[in-house]
Amino acid sequence: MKTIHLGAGNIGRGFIAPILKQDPAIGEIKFLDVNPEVINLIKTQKKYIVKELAEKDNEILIKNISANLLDDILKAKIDDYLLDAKIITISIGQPNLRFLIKNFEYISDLLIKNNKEMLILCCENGNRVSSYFKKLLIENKINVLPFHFVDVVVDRIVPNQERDSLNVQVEKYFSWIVDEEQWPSNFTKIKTIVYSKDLDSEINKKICLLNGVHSALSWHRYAIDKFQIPILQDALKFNETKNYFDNLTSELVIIIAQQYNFEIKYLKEYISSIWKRFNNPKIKDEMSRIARNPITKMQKNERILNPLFFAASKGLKFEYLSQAFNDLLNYHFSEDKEAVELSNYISVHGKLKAVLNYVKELNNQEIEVIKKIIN
Ligand SMILES: NC(=O)c1ccc[n+]([C@@H]2O[C@H](COP(=O)([O-])OP(=O)(O)OC[C@H]3O[C@@H](n4cnc5c(N)ncnc54)[C@H](O)[C@@H]3O)[C@@H](O)[C@H]2O)c1
Ligand SMILES: O=P(O)(O)OC[C@@H](O)[C@@H](O)[C@H](O)[C@H](O)CO
Repeated sequence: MKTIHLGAGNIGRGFIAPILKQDPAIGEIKFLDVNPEVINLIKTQKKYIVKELAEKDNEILIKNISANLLDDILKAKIDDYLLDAKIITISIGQPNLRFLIKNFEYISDLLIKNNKEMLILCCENGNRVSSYFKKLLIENKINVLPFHFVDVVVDRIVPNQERDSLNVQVEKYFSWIVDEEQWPSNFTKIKTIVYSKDLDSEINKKICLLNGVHSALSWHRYAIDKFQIPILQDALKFNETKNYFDNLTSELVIIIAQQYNFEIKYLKEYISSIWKRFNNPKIKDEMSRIARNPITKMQKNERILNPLFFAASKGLKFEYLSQAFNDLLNYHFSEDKEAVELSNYISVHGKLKAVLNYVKELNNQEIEVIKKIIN
């Protein structure tokens, strides 16, 4: 089976491709990206190595791959491939999905003309991002009939890589879970994916406990030293930062257990595994990667405000989540476009107006909570 992956970056090359390739039914993978350098490298080298970093490293050769620039879709250069492919996976960062509208209009027309259909899996960190992408296409008047949108939760830490090589270093751990009910019966299941009937719990467990804590740690460290210690694994050696991790996760475990019906003991074990993964001595994860895109991450269905509002509504403690939200608002890193936009807005209008401007669909109760926690 041919597939297409949009976004030939860390997660595309280091997670999606090797996991798809573990299923013998998967044939060629075509990468599409807006970055000509990575596309040219794939075109010339036609293979690369994924190195899993663990006590004993493991190398996986990825071959039978091809690549095109994203806009080759609009130039009708890959029509035949699009008509053969059954699945499009995407990992370009949720804020970039809006740039794909024209391409999906083209793909939709092509599939309709040829009476074909296709699965779309947005492998992004966020809440039901494939469904969000469907909504975005519909709002832009794209006919989504030929597409089946399947929500997913993906988990593997893939740090930023050397820019001049296709090879990727990743942690050994991975998990890829999809919504079983959205997977159409006429599409063969991929063997290396897990199918769940309760995806919302899985998404929020991972987004709040792993990504939420990850981002909170990075914004916290920015508040302390503006990333003078740029690597997470080095920052975690400080007792102060370990204490922050412990306090934040103790608070979150109680919230997530109640919100998504998990056993506390199970979540505590999950947190221990996350601490080990964050401390993998072979991985050098840049804090600026983990902290990226604060406007995307401050939304109410995202990693901080979702558990914070739940805690506020149930009378649970949310002291460290409040601190995380304040650290987010104070995150002014000049190389992050969203951080710059947010901090510019805050410097003119103040924090409360910034939250009201950027966080979509806040109700009155939530606004009152925000007023209390902003400092
Ligand atoms: N890295 C991880 O540990 C990890 C783990 C799980 C999920 N994710 C998800 O994957 C996303 C991407 O993360 P990453 O670490 O791979 O980032 P990355 O920057 O390494 O890769 C993103 C790629 O997308 C490309 N891109 C950007 N805009 C595009 C567009 N409009 N069309 C086509 N390609 C475009 C970029 O050129 C880049 O090659 C994250 O935002 C997150 O949602 C990442
Ligand atoms: O990719 P983001 O920006 O949503 O979040 C940064 C990290 O928390 C994230 O990439 C993790 O490394 C990954 O989600 C682990 O599965």
